[in-house]
Amino acid sequence: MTISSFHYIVTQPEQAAVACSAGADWIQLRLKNKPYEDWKAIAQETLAVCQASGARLIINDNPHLAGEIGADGVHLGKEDMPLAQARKLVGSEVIIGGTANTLEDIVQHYQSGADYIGLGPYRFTTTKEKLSPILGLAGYKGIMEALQQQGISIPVIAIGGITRTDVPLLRQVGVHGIAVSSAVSAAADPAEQTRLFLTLLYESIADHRR
Ligand SMILES: Cc1ncc(COP(=O)(O)OP(=O)(O)O)c(N)n1
Ligand SMILES: Cc1ncsc1CCOP(=O)(O)O
Ligand SMILES: [Mg+2]
Repeated sequence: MTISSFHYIVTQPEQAAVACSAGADWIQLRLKNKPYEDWKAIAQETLAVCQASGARLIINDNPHLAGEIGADGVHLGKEDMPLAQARKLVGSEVIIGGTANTLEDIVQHYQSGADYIGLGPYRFTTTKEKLSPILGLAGYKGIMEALQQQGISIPVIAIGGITRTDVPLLRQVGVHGIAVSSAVSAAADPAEQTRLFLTLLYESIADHRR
């Protein structure tokens, strides 16, 4: 399966609708502290939005919910179900992403059958509490080089305070793509921001192949 280079993290189906209409093809629903039934209703609505435009929906934190509503995948961090256990639960067809802050985290997720890695944080952000140590560009560069040396090939998605100006440099050090929340959700025109991110990513991917 192809992992998108642009992951947009939302809390509401309306945000997904705007981004999908602007061309986004990968939405992650990230909700905290919601009763399961409320979470499920929002997830189902978001899934309908995604399916209407052919976008994938990834559910943050909860493999049971992803399986129950038939989402495309689940994203798991250190405080969520271990990736190998989630793989047994959801099967081989459901996409699983794993959070990493170090090379060791990536190797472990890779060996447990992750489909992609969310590596971060790139810089400080208020979107997430209890951030792991900030990696900065140098952190990504070192980890991407080490992965290449070890012959490990897995799509790495950079996350944490990412803005448009970061995209070319992150692509240059070898990340597959980026995940953003506030850069789009807090923008005056989220649809336009989405289009600008997508254009930048497509340009940098074309440059990479040249
Ligand atoms: C693409 C992507 N990468 C990392 C994360 C962070 O997941 P996690 O560490 O479980 O933290 P929360 O998002 O659950 O607060 C992510 N969601 N997506
Ligand atoms: C979920 C998550 N994990 C590490 S940073 C982060 C938040 C990303 O959101 P933003 O793009 O607004 O910084
Ligand atoms: Mg989590």
